[in-house]
Amino acid sequence: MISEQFFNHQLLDIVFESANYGTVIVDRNGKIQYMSNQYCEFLEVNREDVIGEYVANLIENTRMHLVVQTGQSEMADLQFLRGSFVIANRIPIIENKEIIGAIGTILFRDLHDWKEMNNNIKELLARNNLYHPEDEPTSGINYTIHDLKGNSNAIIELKERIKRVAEGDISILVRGESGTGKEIIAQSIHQLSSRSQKPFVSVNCGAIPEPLIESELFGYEEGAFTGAKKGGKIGKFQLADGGTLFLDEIGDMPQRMQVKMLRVLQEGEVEPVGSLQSQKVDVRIVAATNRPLERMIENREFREDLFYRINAVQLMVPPLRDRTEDIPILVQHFLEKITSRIGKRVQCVQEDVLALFQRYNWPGNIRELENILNASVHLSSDSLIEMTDLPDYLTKETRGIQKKTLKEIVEETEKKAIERALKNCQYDRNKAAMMLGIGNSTIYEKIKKYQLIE
Ligand SMILES: Nc1ncnc2c1ncn2[C@@H]1O[C@H](COP(=O)(O)OP(=O)(O)OP(=O)(O)O)[C@@H](O)[C@H]1O
Repeated sequence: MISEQFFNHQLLDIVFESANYGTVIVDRNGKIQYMSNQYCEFLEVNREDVIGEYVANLIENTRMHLVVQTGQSEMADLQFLRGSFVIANRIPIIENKEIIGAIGTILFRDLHDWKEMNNNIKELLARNNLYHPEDEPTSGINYTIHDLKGNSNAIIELKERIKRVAEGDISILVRGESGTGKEIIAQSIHQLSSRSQKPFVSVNCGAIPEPLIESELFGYEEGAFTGAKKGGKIGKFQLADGGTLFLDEIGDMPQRMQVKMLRVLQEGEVEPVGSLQSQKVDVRIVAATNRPLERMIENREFREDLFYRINAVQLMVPPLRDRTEDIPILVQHFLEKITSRIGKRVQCVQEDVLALFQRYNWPGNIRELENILNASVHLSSDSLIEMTDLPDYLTKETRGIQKKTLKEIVEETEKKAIERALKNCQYDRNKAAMMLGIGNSTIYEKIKKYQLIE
């Protein structure tokens, strides 16, 4: 336990608020015990809310929870936080040879200085050929466990399980319907692991045409086949070396590739197409699927040996319809996200809308909820969302049985939002695009697709 004097926040405030630092102190379990006002302001969080919070839930790309385990100081580390770099120091607090916590500081002066410093750092790195914006942000991740919203028991337990299994190198299979947050979970696992400073590389196994999948995953040598790029191409496995490889839609991986994948996972070596030499790689695998892999094994569509290799730990993400108690929090979260993006003040949904949300089946899960709110915010003329702002299918469907596919539902919502925006902007396409927060070329494409203007 950290001794009493550490909890004298007043004293700590006097020391830390005069410096151009954000300061955070955690106990040996990585739970926040102190956070300076400046740090709270920077993160836009309430000071009272952060005490006791697991640090990795609150601060993107932090390593404080790891420092209390390793006992190793980390000085002048570049941390990607809130869209830019800060300089972070993390020092373990040791009492009687025991790690009892850690103190972390991030350096900034005011927002302007800090932005300037951040640009200088990026420039310096770029000059030394070390910084590639395309590899940003944060080694390929844009979500942390903090982004997984919900207060249902299912989500609280899931988050606890994620924290427990993230640290090791064990393979994890994330299962759940489409739109339930499997990608957020994969990124959270990476961010909480000791690989967090290394790349997170994502591959959608269902989206790559079969003939290309091998070269995408393992890379190829120059001249490996007609059309091969000069100098060859580095594969996703090599890109993820030291980090995490996220194999999304693993159930869609062609059978021929499943054999090769198993070999790579067993041997820790990949052979680029056209190369005779194999390369050692150290990657942690997180896979995701919404397909019934066990049934696919019975039907010989998925290899049993690969299943056991990727399935050391399984995380099940329940569909939204089974955790409707999460809906109010999710609604609030998305409303804040959407309104801060488009600058419109829509603060809540009417009670009957919330009741309808609780009854609905949510085939597209949280992605569908986000899409509906997005369209409704655009349509609403008030500071709250009413039944008339909702897509027609939703009000009809909650009375009957879900008949439309998710694609049809999303298209219907999108068409309605564009129609309304065009009308509000006297059919000025560019203005309507701006209002909807989409590019000009996108709106032209959509107008054509939905035949909205003669
Ligand atoms: N618990 C959650 N809290 C906040 N946002 C969420 C949550 N779950 C999902 N989302 C949001 O829903 C959308 C879909 O999430 P994500 O892509 O992770 O789902 P998925 O399960 O990987 O879907 P798919 O199987 O179709 O790839 C994203 O915009 C994500 O931010």
